[in-house]
Amino acid sequence: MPLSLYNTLSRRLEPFEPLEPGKIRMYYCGVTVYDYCHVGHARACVVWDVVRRYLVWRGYEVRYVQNFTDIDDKILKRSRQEKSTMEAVAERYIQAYFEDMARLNVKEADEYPRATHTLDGIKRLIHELETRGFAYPSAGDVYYSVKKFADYGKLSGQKVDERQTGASGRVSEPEDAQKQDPADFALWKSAKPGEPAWESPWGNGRPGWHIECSAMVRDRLGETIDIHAGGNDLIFPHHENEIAQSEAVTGKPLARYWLHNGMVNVNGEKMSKSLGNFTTIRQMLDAPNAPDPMAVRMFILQANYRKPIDFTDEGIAAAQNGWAVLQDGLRFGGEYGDRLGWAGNVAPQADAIAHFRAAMDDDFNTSSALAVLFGLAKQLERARNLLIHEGTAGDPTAVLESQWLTLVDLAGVLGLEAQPESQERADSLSEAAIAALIAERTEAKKTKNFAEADRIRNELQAQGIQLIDKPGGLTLWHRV
Ligand SMILES: Nc1ncnc2c1ncn2[C@@H]1O[C@H](COP(=O)(O)OP(=O)(O)OP(=O)(O)O)[C@@H](O)[C@H]1O
Ligand SMILES: [Zn+2]
Repeated sequence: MPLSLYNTLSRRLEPFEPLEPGKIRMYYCGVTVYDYCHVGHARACVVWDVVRRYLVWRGYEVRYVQNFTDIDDKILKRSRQEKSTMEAVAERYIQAYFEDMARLNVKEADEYPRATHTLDGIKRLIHELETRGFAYPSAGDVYYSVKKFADYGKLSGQKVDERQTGASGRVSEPEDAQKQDPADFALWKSAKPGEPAWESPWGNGRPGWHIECSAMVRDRLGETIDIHAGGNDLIFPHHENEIAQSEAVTGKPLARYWLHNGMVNVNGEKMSKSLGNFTTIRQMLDAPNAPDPMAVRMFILQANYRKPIDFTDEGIAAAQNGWAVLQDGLRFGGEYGDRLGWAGNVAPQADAIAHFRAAMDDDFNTSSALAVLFGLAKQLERARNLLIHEGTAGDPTAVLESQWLTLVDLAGVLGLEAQPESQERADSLSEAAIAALIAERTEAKKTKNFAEADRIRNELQAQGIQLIDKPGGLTLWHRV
């Protein structure tokens, strides 16, 4: 069975075939660096990280490039507010990006081009567009003439006259007067006094946003790439404009597969820096009762990557519970492997691998892939309970070893890794505290105060302690 992907360009599922057998060139439109990354960015970065990890696991050699937009009106505005420079603002948030994504276990890209490092490529591309009649200079700016590109709208399905000028929020009003057509967009903008500027044949200025990605893709990956990824908020106009710029020059498709992640919404609206309705990754992970970063990955991967998800505390809490189950499964080998005499020479679980692969081959169905992981973790959980309560694991030890190894391997494809338990136990309930609460509960039951007994059971449950009532009034417990 081939891997099939939903291609925004064709609006259908397509079997995936890279241009060059065994090799994949992939580009993801990264962040504009004027603030900390929010949960929406976490989603986009985790989704494409998983896609990349899966493609590598499936045997492809993947070259993954992600840009930083470090020239932009919004960065400039922030630097003015801070009486700083565009460069300093960008540098700070690029650094923060790396810190936040490392916490979420997002693998680093092979390359991180920046607009400020791509000026030669950008100017070359604008020059070629001009030579071919797709671009025109106007009072120090250069614009792309949308009407000249017959295929304009093929990705988004939007026709030129439906286009709303300024839909990206990046085209300012005064520019309109300089355009031949309101649908045209800026490739180069002249600098106003005091603004950062680069020399060019059209005068001192800075590149527009869309042209940087066309230039970076061409410089780093070539004229046609396999996968171009980004959030679906970028389909129009950003990706439409990238196609118009690149394909007008090369005459070749810019990307064979256009993949788009759905948005993280807040009350039905896109979480976004410019709307100000965002929770940063660090606010979320540093809050009291913060979720485990792996639970945040689970929150993201439980949804279909193309659908919107609402960011709610309940959603994160549910993911935290799910993660607790997987985490226990992932820790099983460290806790019991020696005791069970594991020798490290078992074959993985072929069935589980086949199911996982079928799920991921179906347009990266990560929620079905997680179900395979839960299946394995549940079996290990059963074995753990038997070990705790009966002193024997039930299944043959080689089966458990194989389940555990498979679980660790497949979880790794989703970027889910468990820390050793010792790091966490420090701040969880001590055994003495648990024993004291169980004694209180036993007392409450004796006096028929069942409400109090239930309250204690729930309190322990909330702290990850499961009680098991045995005949004769004995209560056992284990951590879930
Ligand atoms: N809420 C979101 N959910 C999922 N992906 C998002 C979300 N917001 C942005 N992205 C994706 O993250 C990447 C970087 O986006 P960008 O830096 O433009 O963030 P932004 O919050 O939309 O900023 P701005 O509001 O300034 O446009 C893009 O691929 C974009 O599609
Ligand atoms: Zn882009």
